[in-house]
Formats: sequence, C-alpha cells, structure tokens
Amino acid sequence: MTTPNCLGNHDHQSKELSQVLVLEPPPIMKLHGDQFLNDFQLLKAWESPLPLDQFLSIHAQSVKALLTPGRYPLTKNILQLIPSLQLVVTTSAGLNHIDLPEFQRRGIAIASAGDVYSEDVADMAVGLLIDVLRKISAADRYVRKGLWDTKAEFPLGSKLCSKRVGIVGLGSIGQEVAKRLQAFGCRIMYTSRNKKPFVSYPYYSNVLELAADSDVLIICCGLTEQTRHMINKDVMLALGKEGVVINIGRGAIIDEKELVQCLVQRELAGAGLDVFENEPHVPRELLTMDNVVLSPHRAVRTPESLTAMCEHVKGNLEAFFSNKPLLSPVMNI
Ligand SMILES: O=CC(=O)O
Repeated sequence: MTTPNCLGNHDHQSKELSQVLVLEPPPIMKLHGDQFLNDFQLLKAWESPLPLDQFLSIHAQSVKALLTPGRYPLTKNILQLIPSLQLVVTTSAGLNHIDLPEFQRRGIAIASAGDVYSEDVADMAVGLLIDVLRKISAADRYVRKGLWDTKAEFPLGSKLCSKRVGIVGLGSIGQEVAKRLQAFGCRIMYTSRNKKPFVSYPYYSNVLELAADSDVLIICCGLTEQTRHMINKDVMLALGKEGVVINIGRGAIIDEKELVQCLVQRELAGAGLDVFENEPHVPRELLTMDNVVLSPHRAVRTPESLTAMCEHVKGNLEAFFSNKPLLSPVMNI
C-alpha cells in the first residue's frame, strides 16, 4: 500500500533502492524545498495522516537511509520501527538527539553536518563576544529609547584585544573561533578530550583550570553525558567576576540555573547565548540583563550554510547508495 501524497515525485519501483525516509523536514527543506533530492524517493512521514508507527510499519520496513534535522530524537523505539536502516544523515552539527550506543549496537552509520556550519557558528561566537564586551545590543536599545539625549550615561565596554580566551572543545568550530580571535589579538587556550598535536595553543585537560586562567570561556563542544552541566558554578566562579561565557554549543553544557544565579549575583560579567537548556524557554531573569546577549539558536543558519548543507546531504546520500565512503561519517560500522 502507498500513500501518494507522502511519497516523493518518483516512480516507486525504479527508485526502490534509493528511498530516503524523512520523519520531519530539516531546515534546509523549509528553505529550499526538496528539489535537491530529486534523485531519491523521499518517504515524507510528516505528510502522512497515519500515526508514525503505522506509517513506518507500512512504508519503511525496507528503507535503508533516513534524513533528519537536529532536534528529532532518534531513539531505540524509533529504530525498532525501521529495521533495515543502515544510515542516518543528520543536518545538525550536534549529535545529542541520537542514541549513539544504540546506533553502534545496530551498526547504523551516521553522516553529520561535518564542518559545513563551522565558519558561520564561529562568526556568531565572535559576534556574541564582541556584543557582550562592547555592549552593542545594549547601546542600540539605549539609542532607540532616546536615552542618549538625557543624563543617563551609557556604561563603558571592555576591550577584546589581549583577552585570554578559553575554548571548550577544539573541533572544527572551536578551531574557527580560535583563528578569528587570534586575529583580534586574543590569547587562545583550550580544553578538549585530547590535546591537538596540530595547534600550539596551551592545552588544559581540566576545564576548571582553563576557566581560572581565562577572561572568556567559549563553549564549542558537543553535548554528551560527560559535558552535560560541565560549566557549573565552580567553573564560573573560577572564571571570575570579570569573566564572560559564550555558548554556541548546546544549552545543557552549562548549568543554566547556576549561570543565572552567577549573573544575578554579579559573579560573572556577562554572557552571550545562542542556545538554552529548554529551548525556546529562556530564563526570565536573563531578559532584563543588559550584560547578556540572547539569540534564538541561529548560529548555524545562514542562507549560504543551508545551501551548502543541501549539497552536503546529497553528497552523503549519493555516496551511501553507490557504496562510496560518506563525506562526513561519525562512525562507519
Ligand atoms: O545547533 C545546530 C546544529 O547542531 O547543527
């Protein structure tokens, strides 16, 4: 049985080998439609009137590839409904929506966003940092409110050049952040799972020690059980009253309650946040703080990066269906 409005625009028989299941459309499809995947037969679960489990048991028993956005949780339960799955292509850089041990157990390969978004995310991290230090958003509000012409003095910002910047996670995003901030005259240091032999920035195996030696912490790592709430009160106190935290990773890498508490009690100078623990919820206290810059999880999204992602997704699917190496494998099993 087929449900014509949720199967792509290709003849089912001739495209049987290149079916791609899509549970929920990723942002690239919202911007570009699905023309870029014309060479595949898309099974669009979200367009079906059937409950998901029924849709999958009718249409997805032999499907081998799944395309998914970052926020869709790929759990053991979903995997059980797609028994032939061999590949997931996720359009996200983060992998915290995927039950990695279960994927490993089942031998399902994952292709990630690779470094397609890294430059844009790094630009956003630097933008947030400059905004917090030089109070650009706050200055904009001050001017718009007509306060320039009054006695309400606008406070001084703080210099970026020569700041000691601790990068948490020196993957491709962290490296792009480091490159940019080095050009601004900052002193770069980092922590990550392992010391990177190809950089000369000082390495810290411990985030607490990194924080104690830094003016700014920029969170560029993924969310895992090891990194959840890694940036806690102790780390923020070690960063100190003049310290700034920037987060373009995942909200839950910071203990958000403790972050709010440190900001309220002025144990930290400021924060630039693109990500939050329970998006789209943003803690109420942050909304009125001029030393905090907020962004609605948009660091990866530029038209350019989304266009590049279309090519990247297509390349990964083509590689998979022609038995070639994936462009951005997370693990090949
Ligand atoms: O946050 C966005 C992503 O992980 O791609």
